[in-house]
Amino acid sequence: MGKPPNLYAFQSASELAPSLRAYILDAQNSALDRHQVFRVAVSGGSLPKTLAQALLKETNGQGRVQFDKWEIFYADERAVPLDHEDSNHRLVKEELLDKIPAELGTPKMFPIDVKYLDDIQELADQYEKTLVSVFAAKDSVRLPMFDLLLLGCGPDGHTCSLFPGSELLRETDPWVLSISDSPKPPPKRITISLPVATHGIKIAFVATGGGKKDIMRQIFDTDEGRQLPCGLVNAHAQERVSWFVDYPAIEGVSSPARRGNL
Ligand SMILES: O=C(O)[C@H](O)[C@@H](O)[C@H](O)[C@H](O)COP(=O)(O)O
Repeated sequence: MGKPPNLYAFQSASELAPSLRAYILDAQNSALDRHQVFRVAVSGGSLPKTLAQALLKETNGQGRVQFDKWEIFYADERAVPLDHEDSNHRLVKEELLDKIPAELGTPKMFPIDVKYLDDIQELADQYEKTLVSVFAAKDSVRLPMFDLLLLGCGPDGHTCSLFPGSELLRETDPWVLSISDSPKPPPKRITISLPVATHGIKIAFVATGGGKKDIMRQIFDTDEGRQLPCGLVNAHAQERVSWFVDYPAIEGVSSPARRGNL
């Protein structure tokens, strides 16, 4: 048995940001040592804003965010145009990309190909092809290995667009899945599969606010919660997972959390 996921708790989202930054820089620097590129998958929700707080501030001697070496993929995306209000790409662009100072460089972005918006399975297949083109052929690597996945946790325990009880959670072959009846709107989405989500070198969840306290307690303290999508990521990836949370989100969680610094 491996070690359990890391749980780092902070007074507030803004106090969490410097530690999230240190964690991301560490992941970036080891990825650059390994293969001169930093491959990251991100979700939507409140995460892009928190990332901006963590990454766009002064460096404080913690090292430089080398955005020109970043390749950013979407852990999940909604089947809408890239400038649509529901688009995760739009959110990441507005909250983070558009605010990156020129001297930090520009990440290479991998948005969905909107040519295929009318055919959700094709949209997923095409995104998988994008991953294949970056991570090598599917028959040579079993799964794409992101250097870092940055994920959110929904109030129902969903992550990416993998929802509780969904049959997609059992899919082991496709890297990217389509969903046309998401319980949370919009209904049509694509998402990386659970095996891809848990194969990352590092996986971070960011969950803040009192609205998360019930689901956090379930995920960390109950057997049912461990079967929820976020709980399954914890179970499969163990110590490769780190949770960055604020105190309101873990009120009532009995699993030990490290308060403050990494
Ligand atoms: O498409 C989605 O449903 C979101 O991208 C989702 O995966 C998000 O990450 C969580 O719902 C957490 O959202 P918050 O961070 O806003 O609570």
